Amino acid sequence: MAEPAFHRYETREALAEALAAGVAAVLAGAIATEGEARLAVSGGSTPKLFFEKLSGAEIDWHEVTVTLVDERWVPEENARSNAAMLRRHLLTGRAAAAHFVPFYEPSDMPEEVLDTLNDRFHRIGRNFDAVILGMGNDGHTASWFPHAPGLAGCLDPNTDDAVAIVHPLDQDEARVTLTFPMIADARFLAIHIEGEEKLKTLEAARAAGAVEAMPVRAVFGAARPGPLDVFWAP
Ligand SMILES: O=C(O)[C@H](O)[C@@H](O)[C@H](O)[C@H](O)COP(=O)(O)O
Repeated sequence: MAEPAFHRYETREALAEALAAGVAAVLAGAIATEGEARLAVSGGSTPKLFFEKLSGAEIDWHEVTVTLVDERWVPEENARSNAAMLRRHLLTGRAAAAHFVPFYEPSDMPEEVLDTLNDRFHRIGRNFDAVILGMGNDGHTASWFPHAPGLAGCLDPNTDDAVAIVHPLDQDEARVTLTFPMIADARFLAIHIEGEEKLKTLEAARAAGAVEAMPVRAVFGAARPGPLDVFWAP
C-alpha cells in the first residue's frame, strides 16, 4: 500500500488555492494532449471554497466534462442536492462553460434508472483526469458508507458498472455513486479533508482494518499508476 503524498496547508484558503491550481493544470494538460478533460468531484461542504477558486481557472472549460463522484437521490430543488451545490459554487463564471453530467433522474427509486445511469457514465469515456474525494468522519468516501447495503457493489475492483446504488444505514435518501474502478483509475486522485477530527479519522483509516468498516481504505489500497494525494488544512 503506497504512502499517500500528504500536502498540509496553514489555512483552508491556501489549500483551496493550491488544489484549484493543481486541478486546473491537470485539466489544461489533458485538453492540450487529448483535446478534452474529465473531472469528478465530491459534494458535501468541504469543497466549496476549492470550487470557487477552480471556477475562475483560465482553461478551455468548454472542453471539460464535470461530474460528481456521488449524489443524494434528490432533485436539484432539494437543499441536499450535490448537483445544485456544484452549480452554485463551481459551474459559474468561466467554468459555467463546462459540460456537466448529473446523476439524478425523476424517479422515486434509483434502481429504476440504474441502466440509464450506467450508460450515461460509461459514455463519459476513458478514466478521469482528476477525481477529488472528500471523507466523512466515519471513514466513508463518495457514497461508500460503512457496512451499507450496496457497498460491496461499489468496491468490486472487477465490476464493469460505472455506477452503484447505496442505502446508507443512517440516512433517509438513497445514494448513487461512482464505483471503485471509476475512481481508482483517475490520473490525479486526491482526498480533500479539513479539520483535526478528519485528520484523526484519516490516521485510523490508514491503520489496518476492514475496508467495509472504513471504505476510504479501498482508495489507500488501490494499485495506481501514481500516488494518492491528501490535501489537509486545520
Ligand atoms: O455527497 C457527499 O456528502 C459527498 O460526496 C461525501 O462523500 C462527502 O465528501 C463527505 O461526506 C464529506 O462531506 P463534508 O465535506 O460535508 O464533511
